[in-house]
Amino acid sequence: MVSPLHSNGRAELRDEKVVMPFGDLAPRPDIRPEVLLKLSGKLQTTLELSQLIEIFFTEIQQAVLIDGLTFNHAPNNILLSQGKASVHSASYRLQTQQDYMGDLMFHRSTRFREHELANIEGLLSTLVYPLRNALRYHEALAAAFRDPLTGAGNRVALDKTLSREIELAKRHGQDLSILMLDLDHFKRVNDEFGHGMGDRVLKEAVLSMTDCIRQTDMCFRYGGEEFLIMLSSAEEAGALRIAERIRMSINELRFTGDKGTLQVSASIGCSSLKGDDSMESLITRADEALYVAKKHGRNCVISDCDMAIPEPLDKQTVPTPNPNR
Ligand SMILES: Nc1nc2c(ncn2[C@@H]2O[C@H](COP(=O)(O)OP(=O)(O)OP(=O)(O)O)[C@@H](O)[C@H]2O)c(=O)[nH]1
Repeated sequence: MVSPLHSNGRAELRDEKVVMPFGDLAPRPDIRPEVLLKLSGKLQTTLELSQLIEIFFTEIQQAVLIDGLTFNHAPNNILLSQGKASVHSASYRLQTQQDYMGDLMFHRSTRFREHELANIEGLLSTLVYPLRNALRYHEALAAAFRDPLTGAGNRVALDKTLSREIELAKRHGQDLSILMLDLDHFKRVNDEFGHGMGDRVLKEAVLSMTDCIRQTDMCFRYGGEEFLIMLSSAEEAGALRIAERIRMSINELRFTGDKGTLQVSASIGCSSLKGDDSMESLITRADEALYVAKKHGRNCVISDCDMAIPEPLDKQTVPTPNPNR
C-alpha cells in the first residue's frame, strides 16, 4: 500500500510550527466512507492534471473548508492553482518509494486544526493513484511533442503552438516574432569531429537558446540543425536583440574532443508578424532572411525588413579545431 505521506510527509503551519498528525497522540481522520468513495470515483474520471486538481479542490470542501489549493511539480514544470492563497497554509509532499508526485499546499484564512489536517491526509490517500496516472499521461503527451535528442519542441508541437500563438497575437493586437536559426557548416562538425560531437553541439546549442529566451517563448527543432524560436510579445527590435544574444552565446561555446577544441556559430533570420500573415508566410520570411545571413558570410542575424543590409562580418564562420586548447 502506498502512503501519500511518505516518512517525510508533513503538515506545516505558516508560523513555522510543524505538526506530525500521524504521531502517537495525533487525531485520526474522521471522514464518512461515502465521502471517500465519491471522491475516489470522481478522481478516476480524468487524466487531465488541471481537472484532477479542480475536482479534488471542489470535493474536499465537504470534509475540510479551504480557500485555495496549489499543486507544484517542479521536474515537469507544472504549477496549478485553485481558489486563492491565504495567510495559513499546510503543505504536503506526495512521494511513494518509486515516484515523486508533487507538492500540494492548502490555503486558509484561519489556522488548520489538527483533526482537519488528519482529514486532509485521509483524503489525500484517494488522490495518489489518479495523480500518478495523470502525471504519466502528462509525461507521455509531453514526450510526443519533444525532439528526443535536444528536448526542443518537435514539428508537431511547432505547428500546433505557432498557429495558435499567431491567432492569439492577431486577436489581441500583440507582437510576435520568430527566429529561424541554422548552425553553420554543421556537416563539417560531423565529418571532422564525429556524429557524437555533432549531437553534443545540438544539445548545447538548444540550452544556449533556451537560456536566452523567456519562459513564455519556445524553441522547436525545425529540421537537422535548424531551429525555430517563437518569441511571444516581441516586436522586431526586441527580437533582433534576443537573436543577437543567442548568436553570441552559441559562438561562445567551446567543445573539446580528440581533435582539439571546436567553436561553432549560427546564422539567424528574423521575421515579425504582420496583419495578413499566415504561419507559412511568417516562416518563409524568416527562412529568406536566414538564407541572406548564410549568403553574407554566416554567424550573423538578418531581419526580414533588412535583408539587403547584412551585419558587418568580423566573426569566425568556420568551426576550427584548436589543438592548443
Ligand atoms: N550529429 C548530428 N548531425 C545531424 C543531425 N541532424 C542533421 N545532422 C547533420 O547536419 C548536417 C547539415 O549539413 P548541411 O545541410 O550541408 O548544412 P551545413 O553543413 O550546416 O552548412 P550551412 O548550413 O550552409 O552552414 C548534415 O551533415 C546532417 O547529417 C543530428 O541529429 N545529429
